[in-house]
Amino acid sequence: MKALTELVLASHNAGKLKELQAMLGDAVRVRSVAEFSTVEPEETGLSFVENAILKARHAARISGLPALADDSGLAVDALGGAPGIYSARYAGGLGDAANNAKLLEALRDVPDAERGAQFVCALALVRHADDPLPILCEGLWHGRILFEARGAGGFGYDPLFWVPECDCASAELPAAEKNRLSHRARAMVQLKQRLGLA
Ligand SMILES: O=c1nc[nH]c2c1ncn2[C@H]1C[C@H](O)[C@@H](COP(=O)(O)OP(=O)(O)OP(=O)(O)O)O1
Ligand SMILES: [Mg+2]
Repeated sequence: MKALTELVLASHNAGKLKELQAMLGDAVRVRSVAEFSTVEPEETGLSFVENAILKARHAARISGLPALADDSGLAVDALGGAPGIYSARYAGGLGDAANNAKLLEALRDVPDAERGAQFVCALALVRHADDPLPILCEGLWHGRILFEARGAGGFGYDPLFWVPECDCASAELPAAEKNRLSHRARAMVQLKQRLGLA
């Protein structure tokens, strides 16, 4: 594929945008989808990959540029993989604090050994809105759900996600450390390889 010099990041999540930008470095010029529209596409897919493709196509369509989207979420073992693709909407679209409170309540009686979970990230890059061959990369990050929030970094479910390899919550990690270990980091390593940016 033609060398990529500029792309639109198809996300309205400030935390995610910051991480994706840091991981991409200055190899490509990054534009925000908010420059073109504040209307978010409905995430109607049944998988992370489908939603990532849908968001990337939407951004490519309104910007006329190649677009990279991230669809991600938290899959909790004791909840059969919920909230999964519905992570952002888990508490009815009321935001991170409400989502975290609902998750703690759902797991109130679940013992530590059964609180396994994974963050999932699907990245989709389309060269144009109707690209028949999107570049797709996925990453997982295994951890556990804490009994109470810890740390002030990151975003979303980070204060509830225990990272065994660091012995701390994801929200307690320095940004650079999270960006080295996370589901998003793992997907991004693959994407950069595919794009010849690594
Ligand atoms: O590293 C993470 N640390 C903590 N929480 C995270 C992470 N990665 C995803 N998450 C959570 C946040 C949100 O509840 C859902 C993503 O939902 P997702 O639809 O992909 O993103 P979003 O609606 O916030 O922004 P957008 O769709 O515009 O990219 O998973
Ligand atoms: Mg979303």
